[in-house]
Amino acid sequence: MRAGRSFEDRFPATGEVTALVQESTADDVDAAVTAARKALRGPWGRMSVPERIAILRRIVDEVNRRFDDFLRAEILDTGKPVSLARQIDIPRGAANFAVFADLIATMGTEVFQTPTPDRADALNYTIRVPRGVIAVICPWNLPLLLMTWKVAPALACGNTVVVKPSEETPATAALLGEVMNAVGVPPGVYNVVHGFGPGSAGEFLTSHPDVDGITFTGESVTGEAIMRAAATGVRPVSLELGGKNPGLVFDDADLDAAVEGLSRACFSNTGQVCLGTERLYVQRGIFEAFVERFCERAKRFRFGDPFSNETTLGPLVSQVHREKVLSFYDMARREGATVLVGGGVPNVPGFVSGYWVEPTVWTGLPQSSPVVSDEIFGPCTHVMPFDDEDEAVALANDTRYGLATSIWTRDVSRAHRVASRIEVGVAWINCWFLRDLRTPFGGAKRSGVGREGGAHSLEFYTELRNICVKL
Ligand SMILES: NC(=O)c1ccc[n+]([C@@H]2O[C@H](COP(=O)([O-])OP(=O)(O)OC[C@H]3O[C@@H](n4cnc5c(N)ncnc54)[C@H](O)[C@@H]3O)[C@@H](O)[C@H]2O)c1
Ligand SMILES: N/C(=C\C=C\C=O)C(=O)O
Repeated sequence: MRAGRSFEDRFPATGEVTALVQESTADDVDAAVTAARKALRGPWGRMSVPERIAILRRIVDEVNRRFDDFLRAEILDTGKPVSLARQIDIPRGAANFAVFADLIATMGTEVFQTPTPDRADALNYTIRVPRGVIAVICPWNLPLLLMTWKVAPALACGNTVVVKPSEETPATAALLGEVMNAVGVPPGVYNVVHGFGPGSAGEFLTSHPDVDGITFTGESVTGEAIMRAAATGVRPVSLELGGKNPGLVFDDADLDAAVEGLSRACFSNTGQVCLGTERLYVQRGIFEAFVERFCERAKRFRFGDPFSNETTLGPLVSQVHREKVLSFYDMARREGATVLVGGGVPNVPGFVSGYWVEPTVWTGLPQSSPVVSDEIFGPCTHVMPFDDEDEAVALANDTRYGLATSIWTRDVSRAHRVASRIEVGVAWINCWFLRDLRTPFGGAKRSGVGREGGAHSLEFYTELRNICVKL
């Protein structure tokens, strides 16, 4: 077992070290879980729903009051453009708490009137109780958004949490701790440990016997490891995992909308979005027209200082991830792909040490290529023609993943028909990443276990208890 040591946090646009982070030891993780357990038995566990709602709303206000602090922290950790973090990441850090405060304010349960042999009848009613101490393990692509997507419902339902942010992006989880203290969340309710996965804080947390449930967002292979750890002690898991999401463009689509929407789906956050599109299927009649316009749009992204409003594409999160993405760029070339756009490394004056790659579009590879079947998690996509609806559906479903899709067509019947046939958790029609936080969010197949969002989150963050009373 490693004694606690520090690790470097780097700014992906320059590679500069921005912080040294203390790696949590097994003892640190044990102390966090113990504090979380103790808090359940303290004021937090005795708090009424209205009191919890009031605290959640104070968290919303404090995150918004410290908006610029979260903005700076998130950009230094991820390198994402300020325009993106300001529009998506930080607002969702507050919105996630607001939506679950609203939810628990109105949630009800069920009751049954049960006839009895002596005709005295009985009532069967259900109550929801907190699951207990929840381990929250998060990825590096949308650090605040994805961490609060789990912490908000967990706290709303009366649980306590131990959060392990990604080693790449520790800052906003720590900053949220300052918010919790400022708004009066009792000690031990929100705990943060830092470190890596195997042999570090991640593994210490998922294997800790006093953790009652594990909610995880990350790669599918990591999800398998966490499921194995959760099996000891029979702990439930909620898993939001990887994807290789298809986009389908039919020949009657609004081309402007499809090009703009899919350029976001393929390149936003430098392709580091689980819901992003890495496989494009375009009906043959418009294939050339779409590809020409889509590639022109891909060339218009501007690299640069992530803190500049002019920048529309940032670096990848780390040198290691950049090497992974570039290995797929090399593989595509070796396998004979036609590189329609990009395929290399841009020169970014003033930021030459950043983890940059070009937005890239390929065609000409078979479905069986790892470039078309494996998740790359970069600003790249492979485009392929199809002839008819059945072929499009078959191509889209030819994957072991099942997270998201977007379908572009003006034919309403076809849109709904195709959406119901794609084996995913989330299907968008003529849009992408349009989120209603009350809807079920999650993946099918290797893309996840369970759904979170709105009332669906209650299934993981509470236990149901049925009480029968004879009248
Ligand atoms: N489905 C979704 O909603 C969603 C959202 C965002 C990202 N993702 C996925 O996340 C991946 C990118 O994020 P990443 O590289 O941080 O994923 P990752 O699986 O490498 O790491 C995620 C987190 O798990 C921790 N971890 C790693 N191994 C562990 C282990 N054995 N035990 C406990 N913890 C462990 C890491 O330290 C990190 O905090 C992509 O596959 C992407 O598709 C999915
Ligand atoms: N879970 C969510 C987004 C996931 C993005 C993946 O990178 C969300 O919008 O709630």
